[in-house]
Amino acid sequence: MSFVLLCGQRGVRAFLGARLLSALSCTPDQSLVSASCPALLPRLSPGLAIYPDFISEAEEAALCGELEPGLRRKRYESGHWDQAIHGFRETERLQWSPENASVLQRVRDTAFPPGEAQLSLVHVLDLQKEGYIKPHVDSVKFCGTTIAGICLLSSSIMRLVSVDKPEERVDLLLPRRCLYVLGGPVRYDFTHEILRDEESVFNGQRVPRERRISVICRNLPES
Ligand SMILES: O=C(O)CCC(=O)C(=O)O
Ligand SMILES: [Fe+2]
Ligand SMILES: [Mn+2]
Repeated sequence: MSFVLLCGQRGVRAFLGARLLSALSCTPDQSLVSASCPALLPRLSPGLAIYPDFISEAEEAALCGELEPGLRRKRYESGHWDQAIHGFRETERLQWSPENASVLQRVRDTAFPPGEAQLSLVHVLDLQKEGYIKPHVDSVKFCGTTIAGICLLSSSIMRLVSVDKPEERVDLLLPRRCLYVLGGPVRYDFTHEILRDEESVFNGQRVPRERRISVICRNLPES
């Protein structure tokens, strides 16, 4: 069962606000969300959003250009059996070129209300082609209500599964250069994962997974 992009949902409209809605390229046939049951979508839409083409090709290249030298010095970690992420290297970054800083400011302005306390360090996760992220809920100790990530170099599928009812499942198609925002019920009540290349199929359509870099902003936990 698939759905038109979340901009059809009133909750998301409220979340996005008028200015951001106009930035959304939503066309009726563009479907980025596929849910195991139709009733899930209205429940999840407050706080969940995908913005296709949030960054331009030039902005993607500039971000990769700034990140690549530091990443190249690290090795991909294959991961312990119990670790959430396989085939990855990661870093956190505070200082950015003015061009990249303005892209990150756009992410923050889009994902968080004005004045929200945010982690100043941006999390950068580089998944190799064979890499993937197993289901997990981000630690409530280190991350607040909202996770906002831009996706560089590859499209991918993010799967959300209800912690209490595993039959409740939503796949998000995250196109290369999109911004996704996980807030509201999906932040705490659903695990999120990034599927490996072999499993990367959305509504019957293969979505080849290449190397993927995500650049993630988070807000701070309360207190
Ligand atoms: O790569 C992503 O988009 C998500 C990463 C993630 O889930 C995490 O670092 O906790
Ligand atoms: Fe996560
Ligand atoms: Mn993490």
